[in-house]
Parts: sequence; structure tokens; C-alpha cells
Amino acid sequence: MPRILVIYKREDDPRKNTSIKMVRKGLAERVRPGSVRRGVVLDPFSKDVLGAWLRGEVEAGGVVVVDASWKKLHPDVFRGIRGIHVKLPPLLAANPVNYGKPCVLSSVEAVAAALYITGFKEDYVKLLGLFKWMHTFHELNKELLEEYSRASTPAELGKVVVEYWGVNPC
Ligand SMILES: C[S@@+](CC[C@H](N)C(=O)[O-])C[C@H]1O[C@@H](n2cnc3c(N)ncnc32)[C@H](O)[C@@H]1O
Repeated sequence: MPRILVIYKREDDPRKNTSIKMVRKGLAERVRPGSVRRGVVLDPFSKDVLGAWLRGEVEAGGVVVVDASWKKLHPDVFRGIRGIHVKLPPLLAANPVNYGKPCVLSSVEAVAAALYITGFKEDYVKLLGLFKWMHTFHELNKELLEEYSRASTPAELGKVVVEYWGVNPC
């Protein structure tokens, strides 16, 4: 499994936090921002998008997620973290806080999507087992995830987004 690195900002209830659960289950590690050397940083403010062409970077450096509150999230939170910053192509959240909304995923949803799109499908399945609503995430997004994973360039991925969403909501 690629490394999953969590930068945890302690901004919400730790009992409901999804990245803390990934860490507790031994699927992710908690790190300080300065210790990240490379990898794919899941950054909703980036203009670049994650796609299958980043598989090598995920393999080499892992997936970095910044666990902060969506209410307080600001581009500064991501500044200075080394790695390739990318947002995810649009997907629907299934978590109880943002159910049905595009783009505002929980940490576990974001990491799972990144793993699926870059071809780590068995590792994606491991994350589905962490929360009941992760199976709903799968049902809501499985066709889109598969289409996204087949796009081999940003232009191809952009076409899928336009065909499905019209205007990109993220
Ligand atoms: C804002 S935090 C909220 C996490 C929440 N506290 C939890 O328990 O899961 C979610 C993180 O997942 C990643 N993420 C979520 N949606 C994303 C998207 N559309 N594009 C890129 N990264 C995303 C980002 O690293 C973001 O900071």
C-alpha cells in the first residue's frame, strides 16, 4: 500500500475524525508538514488535478492529506508542504457532514479516491471498510472513479469532467 501521510490540524472532534481512524487502523501515519519530502498533496485549492499519470509519484512519496476543518480551510494551510499539489476531479461526498455535496470530501474519501484513480484499487477497498458510509461513497462514485482512472492525460480527464458535470463544480 502506498504511504498515506496525515497532517492533522486538530480542528474538529477527534472521535469523528476520519484521518485519525486511518492512523489508528495502521493504514496511515501522522506527520509534521516539514517532514514531507515528496508525494501527491491533496489540496482543494490547487489548479492542477489528480489523475492516473501521478501513479509513480504516489508510489514514491505517498498521498498527503491535510486534516483541518472545512469551515476554516484556507490556501495558507497548504503552503510550504513539499510534493505535487493537486485537487481531485469532482466526486460526491457520502460522509454525514457533507452528504451529497460535490468536492468537499472527508480525508478518508479523498485518500480513497486518490488511490482508486491512480490504480491502487485493492488499497481503495481497504479504506471502504473503515466507515459504513464509505460503501455509499463507492455506490455514488464508482462509475466516475472508473472513468477518471482511465484518463491518461489532464486533457482526457477534463473531457470526462465536462461530459459528466458540464461546469466543474470544484
Ligand atoms: C478539509 S479536511 C476535513 C477532514 C475531516 N475533518 C475528516 O474527519 O475527514 C479534508 C482534506 O481532504 C482532502 N480533500 C478533500 N476533498 C478534496 C478535494 N476535492 N480535492 C483535494 N483534496 C481534497 C484535503 O487534504 C482536505 O484538506
